[in-house]
Amino acid sequence: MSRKAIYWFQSDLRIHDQPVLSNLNQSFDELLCLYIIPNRWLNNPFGLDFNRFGKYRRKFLKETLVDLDRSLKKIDQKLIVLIGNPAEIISDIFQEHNIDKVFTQDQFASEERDDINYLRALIGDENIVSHQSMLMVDPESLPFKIDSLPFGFTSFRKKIEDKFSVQNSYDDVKDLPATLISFKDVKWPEILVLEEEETIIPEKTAFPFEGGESAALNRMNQYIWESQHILSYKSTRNRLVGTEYSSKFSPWLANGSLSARRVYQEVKKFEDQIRSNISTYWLIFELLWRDFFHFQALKFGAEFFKAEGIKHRKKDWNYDVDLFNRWRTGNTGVDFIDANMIELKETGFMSNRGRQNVASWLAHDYKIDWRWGAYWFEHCLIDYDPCSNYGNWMYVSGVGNDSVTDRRFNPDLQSEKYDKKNQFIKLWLN
Ligand SMILES: Cc1cc2nc3c(=O)[nH]c(=O)nc-3n(C[C@H](O)[C@H](O)[C@H](O)COP(=O)(O)OP(=O)(O)OC[C@H]3O[C@@H](n4cnc5c(N)ncnc54)[C@H](O)[C@@H]3O)c2cc1C
Repeated sequence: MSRKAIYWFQSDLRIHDQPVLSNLNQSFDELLCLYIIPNRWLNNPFGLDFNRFGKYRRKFLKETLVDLDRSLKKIDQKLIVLIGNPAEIISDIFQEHNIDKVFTQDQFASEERDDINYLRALIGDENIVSHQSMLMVDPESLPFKIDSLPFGFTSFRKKIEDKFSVQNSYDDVKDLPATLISFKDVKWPEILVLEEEETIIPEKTAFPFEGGESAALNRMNQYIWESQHILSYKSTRNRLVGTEYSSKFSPWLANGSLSARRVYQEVKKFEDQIRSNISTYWLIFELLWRDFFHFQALKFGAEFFKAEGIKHRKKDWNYDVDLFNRWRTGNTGVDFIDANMIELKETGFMSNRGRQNVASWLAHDYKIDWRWGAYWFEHCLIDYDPCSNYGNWMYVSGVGNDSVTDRRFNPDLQSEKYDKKNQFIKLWLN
């Protein structure tokens, strides 16, 4: 009898560094490569007038899926994209097509973990196998259990820095089992059909982002090997204008078209072959922040998304929609905040310096529930990732991992320091 499997792609939209996918050929005859857009992305949890899946995210995801499908076709497979409740869709296919096993990626945020747990309940724990391919450092390799994860980043880093090892990243998948015949002609969901005006991004964007593994690997190659801008990363990373002030890896890391382990491996190779300095170290340091927020999300589950945050700190949040809309449309009257918010609205990206400032403004000056801001970011950001987004928002808003109680950024001082000649403000406010 033919052995059948489903590979459920989540935030691993690539064919490099796919340890499980690479080996399916040995045990299965037929395979369904599946990606499901969760229908909750179209919901509106706070009753505001936008959903969780804005146009830039849709554009970037579509480009990513097209690129993945192209790569799969080269090895006689294809990507099926559906929309709905992931666990229910997979369970229906599982029953109807007598599937033997479902493979997928481990998740760290509570909603995504709930999807996997629900699927386990529907089809049986023994029929689903998940693996870690999202982070640089495996949670199992930490020198402590997730329950004992240090609360602050510095103590986390000090505990692991000299001890962690990173698994070698796998080469591209070479062979896969044949496509499940009955899925050959399934159309992709309407939500991925974009209107022309939805796809226009101004030339002044911080980076001409294009979704997909091919563009991701090109950018990594260019930033590390060709331009070697990685060598000045630490001194440029707080800037606001241009393609090279930071790596711009985040959108690809967020949907997994770039593997964090591959970035680590590439930086180490560069350090061995060319040079190692504080900047090459600092890029890995930032990837540790990314892992840190994922581990925190795993530890705290749904608390990560509550107003009191993981600090369990009750604050008297404001829910003034007009004030919130001023912030979100770039109409606060504070140039540095508005320029950043307009950049986000028009491109789906914002620098880290900008994000810290606008988050601080919403939470500390307008005193609006930080989750509204995180939710607007979720709608807009092409690098949206639940753990990094909600984790950073909590941090800035005084309900997360920051040891300082309320760290307010002064936008005037910040713009004097990071935008001395008003280059950034002029770029986005003119
Ligand atoms: C309020 C707020 C919300 C954010 N939301 C997101 C989000 O949804 N998705 C996201 O990927 N990042 C988020 N960040 C973190 C950070 O702003 C972006 O990762 C970074 O700006 C992306 O640009 P880059 O790839 O050029 O970063 P670089 O400076 O080149 O850093 C390299 C990589 O390290 C990781 N990284 C860097 N800083 C952080 C950080 N503070 N937290 C977690 N990872 C980090 C990212 O994967 C990034 O691609 C947020 C930060 C703030 C303050």
